[in-house]
Amino acid sequence: MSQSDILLSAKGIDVTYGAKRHLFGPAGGGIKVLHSVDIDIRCGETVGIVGESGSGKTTLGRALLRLVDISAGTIHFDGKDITHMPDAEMRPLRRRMQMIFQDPMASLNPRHTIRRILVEPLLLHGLATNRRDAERRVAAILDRVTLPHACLDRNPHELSGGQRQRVGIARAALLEPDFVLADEIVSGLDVSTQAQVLNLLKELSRDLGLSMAFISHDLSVIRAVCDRVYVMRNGRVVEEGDCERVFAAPASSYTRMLLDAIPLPEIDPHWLGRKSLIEEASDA
Ligand SMILES: Nc1ncnc2c1ncn2[C@@H]1O[C@H](COP(=O)(O)OP(=O)(O)OP(=O)(O)O)[C@@H](O)[C@H]1O
Repeated sequence: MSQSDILLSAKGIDVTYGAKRHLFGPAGGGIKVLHSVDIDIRCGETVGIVGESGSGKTTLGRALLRLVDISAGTIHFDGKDITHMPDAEMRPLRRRMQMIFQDPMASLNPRHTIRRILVEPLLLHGLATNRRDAERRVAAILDRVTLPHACLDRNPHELSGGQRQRVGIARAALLEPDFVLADEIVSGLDVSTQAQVLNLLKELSRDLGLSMAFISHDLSVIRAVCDRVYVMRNGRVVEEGDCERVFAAPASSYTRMLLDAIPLPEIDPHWLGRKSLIEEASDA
């Protein structure tokens, strides 16, 4: 893999929660939850991060976005060393690194309309020249994620779980990111809605040339969307490789155990069609 292909790269990442900061000398104590983790995400690829609960997937994702402190290692984004980059310098990069959350109810302000949730970030980041321009972009993305425009005047709790997740995707996509971290974004949805949301993400990442890290404990979800996969256990990467290879011939006994434990495929390929998305939009 050539260096120029890599958008986001972390080397030797350690994360320790609850370490006490000392005025002089290194921080001490706490619980180390990531142990020398290496991960590379190439331009335009979707990388899965899979592992059982507590294996460190979310912590790794948040470390990549510089949302948790790391105690060792380096992080590079688009060729820049962001490991210790000050907040002011990070700000313009933050727009380019978006996150979609497991529970959109927690990440979408319950008191704001969907219109406000989508329009404000565009104005804040200077991506729209004025409110009219912002509204035009929002209307276009709603069509893209097949959300009815009537949603604009509703609050998050007035939408279905799948619709809320599409608002989260629309909000991230509107900011024209290069990288999106999606953390367990379909685990609260029924299987057909899961497939619709995954399908949409696949299309968007292909059309926008996005790189994605897709965190899930569900191997069938990883297999449906990812090019490569990292398997984590107890804060370490135990296996990494192309999805097809890892699923067909896992090298690690732990991956084999995970594969044996989970019935595949959970997602009926029938649902990975466009028709049901459009039907749902016209029903709403
Ligand atoms: N803010 C925190 N403070 C202290 N410990 C934490 C914190 N967040 C996570 N941990 C611990 O770090 C370890 C890894 O957690 P993490 O959430 O990264 O795992 P995960 O693989 O994403 O789990 P899950 O699939 O259950 O979300 C766990 O032992 C967890 O209890």
